[in-house]
Amino acid sequence: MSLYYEAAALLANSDKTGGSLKSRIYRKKDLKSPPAQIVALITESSKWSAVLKDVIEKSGLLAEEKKLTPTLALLLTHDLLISKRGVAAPAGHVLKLAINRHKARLSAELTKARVKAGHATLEAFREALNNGRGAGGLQHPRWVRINTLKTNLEKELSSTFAGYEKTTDLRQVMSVPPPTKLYFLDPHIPNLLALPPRIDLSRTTAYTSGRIIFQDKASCFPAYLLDPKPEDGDVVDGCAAPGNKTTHLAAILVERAAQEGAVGSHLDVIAFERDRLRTKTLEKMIKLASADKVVSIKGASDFLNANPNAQEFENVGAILLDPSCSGTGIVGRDDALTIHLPEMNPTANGNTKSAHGKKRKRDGEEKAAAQSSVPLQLELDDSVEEESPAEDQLTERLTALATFQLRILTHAMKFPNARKITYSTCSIHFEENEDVVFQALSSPIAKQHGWRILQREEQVSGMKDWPRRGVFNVENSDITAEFTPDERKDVLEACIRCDKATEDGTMGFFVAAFSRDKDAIQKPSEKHDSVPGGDSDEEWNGFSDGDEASTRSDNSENQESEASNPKKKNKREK
Ligand SMILES: C[S@@+](CC[C@H](N)C(=O)[O-])C[C@H]1O[C@@H](n2cnc3c(N)ncnc32)[C@H](O)[C@@H]1O
Repeated sequence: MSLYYEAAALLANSDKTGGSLKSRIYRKKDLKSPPAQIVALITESSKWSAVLKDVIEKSGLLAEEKKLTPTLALLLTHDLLISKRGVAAPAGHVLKLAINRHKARLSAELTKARVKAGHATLEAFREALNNGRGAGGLQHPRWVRINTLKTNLEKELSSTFAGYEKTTDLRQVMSVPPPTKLYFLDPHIPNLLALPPRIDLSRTTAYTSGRIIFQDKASCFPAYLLDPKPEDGDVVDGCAAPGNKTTHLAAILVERAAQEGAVGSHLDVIAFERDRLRTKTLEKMIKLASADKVVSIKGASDFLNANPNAQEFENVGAILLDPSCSGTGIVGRDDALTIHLPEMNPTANGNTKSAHGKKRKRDGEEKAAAQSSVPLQLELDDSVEEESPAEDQLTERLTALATFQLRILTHAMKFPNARKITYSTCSIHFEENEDVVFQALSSPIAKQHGWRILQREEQVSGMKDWPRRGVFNVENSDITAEFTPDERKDVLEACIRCDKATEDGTMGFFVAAFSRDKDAIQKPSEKHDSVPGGDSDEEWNGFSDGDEASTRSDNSENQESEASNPKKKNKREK
């Protein structure tokens, strides 16, 4: 099988295997082509795909070459016209012959596209694509967290980042052309650097050995805001994979123990991950970051099934919750790929129906081709932590997600000795963010267990200083009556937001912390010693009109329904 067939099969994911593109490639043991060559072919082709889609469609290539699928056409055209080494196949190879037959036409179409885009040479076109800029001429920076479990900032600045110049202006990092070596030391989160986006660190030993971790600034907020200390007891990460926040929690705890002279004291981060495949990634990341001495993984385990009153959790003092969300805060990243595939039957040239009007069958790619106007979205690395947005059914999905998020948050509030919780999402929606916070605070569980919001002035420095705070959407909340205007203002001031595509260089993100005072903690005699489902708390599923607040056993946010949260249903009908 040639490089092109292998790359196309991986893109089609015909094995239906999960995980990022890189993990699928490196896991596949029967590949004939070097994995690095496949990764390079796919990532480079993806950069050019919006241009080449048009070139291929206008050339009529797919109508004439029945051996070519849209994916093969894209990969081959890339190597034929863009790659300096040309098509990587022997002269008589069927694919090489097929693509070479169209070289003149394809080259002419590429020239037209280049001239139309205003570039004098192919090199200039290449450079412009490599430097793709976002709104306002600013690009999203590459955020790098120094993993203090393995190294420290000084060591990395003098090794991995030797030769990099320091700047105190984040905008500079976001606007310099590559390969400018510049770093910005973040003022809000310790041990965090921003670098120009196109600097490729993925092959450095620092990255491959886990000394540095690619983690967006906003994604560092939850662990830092939780501020775990050895004296808090065990820390739970309820939704852990791929583990960026888990390793951050572990790093903060170990650092704190060292500062307090508590080296050698028992530290435990208990990481739950419901998904079996993502558990594998989590295990890998924890090991790579050397967090395995501190983190114990509850793999393929649903946090909602953890009995808060079980003995193994009696020492849990802090909980980080970063549940599945709509992912609407995610920005285009170096570690995510968008591939525009040419259409089989573009209406423009009218000649792309099969010569004999027959339905063409190409390696099961018909479906992909039929939908090829929708770009293919792929995660390149396992370090990608969030889930893809599902724009099409957003309203329904938001309702289901918010119900699940409220449920998981109120579940965390039942851990008898917990005193701190952070709740975060990479969503920009009020429904998944402030509204969940307001509902959680108003829940019987929060009231019964004495939970309150962690006020802005109580937050760790950095988080207290962060200017973007919660927003309120009257249209989308029924909560107004529950809070006085002052209370509402305080809660919003306590909520932290990050906006995407701003000069902050963050993705869209939300985090809030909850706290409760020592005297609000239940004494052992007051504890319920039941399993989940046997506790009166368990019936709470958010505000309801008094009916159908059912106890579910599936624990899946996708299966949460309006029936279990009539408030949301009513809201939509307004
Ligand atoms: C947004 S991601 C977490 C990202 C992670 N905190 C990080 O920073 O790397 C949400 C994860 O929670 C997992 N998850 C969702 N619901 C869960 C549950 N009830 N129990 C345990 N894990 C859950 C999902 O499978 C997914 O891996």
